[in-house]
Amino acid sequence: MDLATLIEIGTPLAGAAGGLGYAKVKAPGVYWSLVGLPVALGRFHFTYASTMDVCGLTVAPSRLRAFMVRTVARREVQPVPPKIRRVAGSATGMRVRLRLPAGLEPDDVAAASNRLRHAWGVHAVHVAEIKPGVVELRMTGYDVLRTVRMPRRLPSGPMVVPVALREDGTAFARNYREIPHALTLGANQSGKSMYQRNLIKQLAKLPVALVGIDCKRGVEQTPYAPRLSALATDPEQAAGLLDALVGEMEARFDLLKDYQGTALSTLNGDITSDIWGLPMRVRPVPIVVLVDEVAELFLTATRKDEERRDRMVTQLIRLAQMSRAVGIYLEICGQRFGAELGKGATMLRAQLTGRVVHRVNDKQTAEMGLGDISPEAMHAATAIAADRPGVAVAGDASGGWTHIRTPLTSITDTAAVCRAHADLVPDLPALAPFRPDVPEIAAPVDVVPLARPRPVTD
Ligand SMILES: Nc1ncnc2c1ncn2[C@@H]1O[C@H](COP(=O)(O)OP(=O)(O)OP(=O)(O)O)[C@@H](O)[C@H]1O
Repeated sequence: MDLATLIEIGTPLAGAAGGLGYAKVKAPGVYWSLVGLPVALGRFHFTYASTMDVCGLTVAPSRLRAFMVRTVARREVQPVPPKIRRVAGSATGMRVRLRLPAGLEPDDVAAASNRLRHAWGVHAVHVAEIKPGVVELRMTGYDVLRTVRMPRRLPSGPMVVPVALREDGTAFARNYREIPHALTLGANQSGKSMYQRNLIKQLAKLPVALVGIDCKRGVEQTPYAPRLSALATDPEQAAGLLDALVGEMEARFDLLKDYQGTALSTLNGDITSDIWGLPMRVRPVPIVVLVDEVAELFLTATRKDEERRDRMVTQLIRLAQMSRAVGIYLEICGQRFGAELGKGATMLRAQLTGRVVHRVNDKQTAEMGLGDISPEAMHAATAIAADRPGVAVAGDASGGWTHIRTPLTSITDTAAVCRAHADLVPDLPALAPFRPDVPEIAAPVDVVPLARPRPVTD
């Protein structure tokens, strides 16, 4: 750490007793760990019972308890706050697990979260239900989305890809087996490509096939060509690629049917209706299809274009409806996704369960992405500031939503990861005609000096 940073940290340290005002600190994580966390822990422990009481998070004691307190302990009977199960500090905040007494529910605690944040002087308090009767207060000491640093412990599993940071300091991951298809929306310069870049960077390391559809002539996805099994850079190619994907999906269903037949006739092996139940040796590799700017795919100028567009929408709808079982997942990105894109567009949108909406310019776009999730989520998406690219509202069909922000990742870094994992590109004959050309990396050229050096003694 350089001297300037130490001074930046040291100055507010000197006045720490005055409060946790560290909006101007360069390294908020370090400041929080050194000052914020001990102060907040102290405040929490000393004021817990009274804070919960004034925030309306206590219940009257049971009659037995009231009797014992009055007669045995000879104390005044106090209302009962939730029992503290665990308190843990972290580099971004503090976590407190509470056992709720009868009469309180997680929504009561969530409704009081703003009051709790002010009482304990933390940046935010988020409430997560761990199991019935147990909630976790996830407090962040500072705005963790200002400079995104992914937590050290990341969610993992087959087809689980950590892609951004949630506002409560935990990692936001795309879990393709839980939410197979997703839609990412956002205005110009809102951070959609950064989101896809982070996804590709993580997916590139997994044993999956990556398929790109980038009708902006491939400017976003061509750098990742070494790791792509297929790439379409105009609507004509995209139409062919979608047909090939539907063919691949049908072949995989045939494979599943054959395996079911064998399992039924030999009573040897489990009967399964999705590829994850197949033994490793016969299981086809999962395919993630990444569509950048879906509107480009649907643009039409002539009648022939319209026919092609209708066919592509039909193929995408078929994939969205059925391909989950055979391990083909869709990740669609665009500025808008409404009925104006043509017949079938809203039907396709309804199949894309995962929703990530970056800054949008109008309420209608927010509604396209989050309207069927919650009105608050829609409002949150329209309120994202223009100077915060990469911040988005992520929701899913369960009605839950949260603010997220992707880590700043360069195309160069992502392309390097793709090159390093080029050996993971699986053999998929159906997609072979769409395999992008991978440019050879030229060896560094020796620079020939224009002027011949001459000895000074000449
Ligand atoms: N998470 C982030 N943190 C910091 N800066 C970001 C983040 N995400 C995006 N940006 C910056 O915002 C700008 C726009 O990002 P990006 O290209 O991803 O937006 P976009 O929505 O794809 O834009 P367009 O639709 O115009 O292609 C870029 O300069 C990028 O560096």
